Amino acid sequence: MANRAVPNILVTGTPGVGKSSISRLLAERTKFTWREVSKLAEEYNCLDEYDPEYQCPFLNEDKLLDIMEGMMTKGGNIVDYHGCEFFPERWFDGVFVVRTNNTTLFDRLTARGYTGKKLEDNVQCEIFETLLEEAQSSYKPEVVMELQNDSEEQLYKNVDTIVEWIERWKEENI
Ligand SMILES: Nc1ncnc2c1ncn2[C@@H]1O[C@H](COP(=O)(O)OP(=O)(O)OP(=O)(O)O)[C@@H](O)[C@H]1O
Repeated sequence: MANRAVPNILVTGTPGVGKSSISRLLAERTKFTWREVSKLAEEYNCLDEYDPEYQCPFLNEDKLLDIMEGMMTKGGNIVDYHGCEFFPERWFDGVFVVRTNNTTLFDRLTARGYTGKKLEDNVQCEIFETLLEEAQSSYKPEVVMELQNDSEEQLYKNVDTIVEWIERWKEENI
């Protein structure tokens, strides 16, 4: 078992499912540190040349992991990223896969200005449950949990669910 008094949490899922919305509210409630991996990658120059197919820069994963390692040791982190297989399994006590109904996700991504291949790829990623499968193949089944996040009501319920999970984790890991 990891040597930390508070857990580390991974919030993952397809772009647009609501990872940031959940992480922001959760950080306010728990005082855990919200680690937006895309922002960390930018801040610490972990982005390599541009990938024309996916219209985003390549992530230098090794460099990012080296930088994040020290942040993770004491626990109390909410890591927010649309990928999960390249993180060390030992970092996380709970992995929350955020899910959104396909049509709702389509509307959210369109509102964000996504079009064409980028829009299609992201909606397909959700339809094919790519991130759920990635989480299930990278972490033990008992730490992977799905959160349905279509409505505002569900958003607050999801935050409550994680807060309750953290409380239980603390009781069980004293
Ligand atoms: N439960 C919800 N109900 C209604 N709207 C939501 C909900 N969750 C998120 N949204 C909205 O959907 C959009 C995408 O949310 P958000 O940025 O949190 O997603 P994300 O998964 O962090 O995306 P990315 O991976 O691209 O950072 C935002 O406009 C947000 O306000």
